[in-house]
Amino acid sequence: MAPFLDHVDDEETTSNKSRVTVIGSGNWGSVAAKLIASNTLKLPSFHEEVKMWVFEETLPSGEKLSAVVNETNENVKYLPGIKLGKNVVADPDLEHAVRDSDMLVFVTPHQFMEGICKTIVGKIRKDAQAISLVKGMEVKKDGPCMVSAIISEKLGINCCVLMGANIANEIAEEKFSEATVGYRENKKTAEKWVQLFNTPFFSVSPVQDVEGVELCGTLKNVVAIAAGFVDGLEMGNNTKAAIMRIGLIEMKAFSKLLFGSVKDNTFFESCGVADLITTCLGGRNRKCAEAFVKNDGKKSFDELEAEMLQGQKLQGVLTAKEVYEVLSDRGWLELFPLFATVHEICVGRLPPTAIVKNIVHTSPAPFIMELCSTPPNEAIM
Ligand SMILES: NC(=O)C1=CN([C@@H]2O[C@H](COP(=O)(O)OP(=O)(O)OC[C@H]3O[C@@H](n4cnc5c(N)ncnc54)[C@H](O)[C@@H]3O)[C@@H](O)[C@H]2O)C=CC1
Ligand SMILES: O=C(CO)COP(=O)(O)O
Repeated sequence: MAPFLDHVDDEETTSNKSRVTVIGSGNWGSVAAKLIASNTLKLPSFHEEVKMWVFEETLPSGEKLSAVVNETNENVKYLPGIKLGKNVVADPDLEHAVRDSDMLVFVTPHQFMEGICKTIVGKIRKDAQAISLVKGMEVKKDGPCMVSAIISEKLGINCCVLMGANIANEIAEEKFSEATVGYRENKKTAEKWVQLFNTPFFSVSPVQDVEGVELCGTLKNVVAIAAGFVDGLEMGNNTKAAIMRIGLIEMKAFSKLLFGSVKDNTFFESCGVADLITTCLGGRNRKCAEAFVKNDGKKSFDELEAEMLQGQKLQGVLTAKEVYEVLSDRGWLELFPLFATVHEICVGRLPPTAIVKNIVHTSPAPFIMELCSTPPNEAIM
């Protein structure tokens, strides 16, 4: 059992300190807990213990994952070989894990976020603040809804976002990377999140653009699938660079069409071009898309995910479907050939070679190029 489970707080010394719960314990969730736990030990404004909600599962040994995390201080399934810090306490009970915390860090695959929010409605502190590290969105009847908006609307709390060029395993090994915190109005809250995450090897900057930061993190996963197709077709680096360039243009245009407030500079932050590059080079979406092509489409993405990722989840295939729904609903399919083609290939309606035929030989539409250089607030159609 983790020593912190037995720890009894001295009310006088801890009552004003912020308590943090990490909601999620996958690959990035575990690394996020590790980063945060290294800081709460040093920063007097935070309670040392960091709770981490674990979606409970039984390991092949018959043991429960949360118990093993607490015994070994390691997430043996999603982040093997890395100690999380003794002040990380795994908790399989979601309501219990969030009950006392005023800083909630959401980091699960996006498809589970609605259910998680439903479970904790009315069960969290009224003064809680949230941050979402989740890369993805939902498409509802009245249009797309970012994960930060789901959190804010369902739970009635403010929600910042943290996105960036953050392959989790590299950060776990303390290799340098940057990240971007997107905030809405309250810079002080953003600075508190920056303080909680920032380390000498994890450099975090705040940007007043929640939607821009979140859409960068979400949409780059679709471009990463396209990059993986190019790798599977063995087209080389120049073709992949072309895909990344066109992908970035579509990311920016789509973001600006959805939210007129999105800022151009956000695409030059870690959450923008840097995350696009790292994911297209070394991410799970790229890897599975390459395998999809190498298997001649005979294995579905679900099969490849299960075989290659051992419980970790892809976000790009589902996001491509969600983006496609928005494009077809709004009559924008022809404006975004890369996004549309990725989905068509994923569902088997087009062959992987379409990524080159349909995209690389077709420059982005003049309207899209123009939109990319339109100042914020003038971009809504
Ligand atoms: N892994 C990475 O390098 C990075 C991931 N992200 C983003 O972070 C988010 C979380 O990803 P990871 O931590 O990597 O997770 P993961 O993909 O490594 O693991 C999947 C997680 O989902 C949980 N899960 C499975 N079924 C569930 C259910 N029904 N309800 C709730 N949880 C369930 C599993 O227990 C596990 O914790 C994603 O949006 C991802 O795009 C962002 C930056 C880097
Ligand atoms: O978001 C990521 C890096 O910033 C990780 O991307 P993948 O999910 O493709 O591994």
